[in-house]
Amino acid sequence: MNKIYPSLVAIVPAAGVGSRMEADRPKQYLTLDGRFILDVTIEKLLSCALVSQVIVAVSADDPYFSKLSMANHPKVLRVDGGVERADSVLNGLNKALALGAQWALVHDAARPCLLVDDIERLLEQVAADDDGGLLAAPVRDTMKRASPDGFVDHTVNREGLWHALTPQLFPTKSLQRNVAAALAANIPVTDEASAMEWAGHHPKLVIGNDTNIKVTRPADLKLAGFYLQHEDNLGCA
Ligand SMILES: Nc1ccn([C@@H]2O[C@H](COP(=O)(O)OP(=O)(O)OP(=O)(O)O)[C@@H](O)[C@H]2O)c(=O)n1
Ligand SMILES: C[C@](O)(CO)[C@H](O)COP(=O)(O)O
Repeated sequence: MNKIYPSLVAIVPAAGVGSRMEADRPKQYLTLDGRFILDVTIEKLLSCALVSQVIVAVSADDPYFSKLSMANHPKVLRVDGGVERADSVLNGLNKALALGAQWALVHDAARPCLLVDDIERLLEQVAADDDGGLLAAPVRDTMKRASPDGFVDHTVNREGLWHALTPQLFPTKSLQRNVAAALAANIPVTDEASAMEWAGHHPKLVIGNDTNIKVTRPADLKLAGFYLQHEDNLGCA
């Protein structure tokens, strides 16, 4: 039993339709080197010894989940997804609370290139801080704010700007309470940290590898495949 994270579960929102991917199925069920993306992601999370269960939120009518090689893994549990990502995460959090999990590690199904080193860095650097934390990567490009007609309105100061990645790590009870309250207040919650920030917390930013991309658009699939094939010598956070 780990003293810092005595009970840690992973929650994988995997109930999206992947519309930006323009594929014939939800992107979490596309394959990389012959393996479903969702299988790869679940396996990455289970390779962290501290993760006791992986709660996967999939659409209630998802016809693909049962085809996963990880579908019947003893540590994998299925819950129904929701309309938005935050709804899916909240269903996972409710299950995590029912299991008595004190900590929740929320990770997008669509991020199969996650490195175990990054999970361990997040766990070490958050070190059970109640404000939690998230993997993130500093912005490296000049950032522009667009005008409604598609021209540059102004340049945004990129000092201190980070890309939020996943996993994001928070105390289960606090995260469940704040996600539920934010949704009830119609606050846009596109990641777990934004619900915690809304409640006044200041999650820790933990640097993560740029290779931890979210497969979102068609070109991302080949890139994810490249990263997975070379991950033994690509991790360089
Ligand atoms: N109602 C939803 C919407 C999204 N997700 C999950 O949240 C993650 C990140 O969301 P995103 O990349 O936006 O996935 P989709 O919503 O499927 O993509 P799109 O916006 O292109 O439709 C994905 O693993 C997706 O499966 C979810 O569990 N439930
Ligand atoms: C959670 C996330 O991956 C952090 O960057 C992102 O917010 C997901 O957004 P999406 O629009 O649901 O892809």
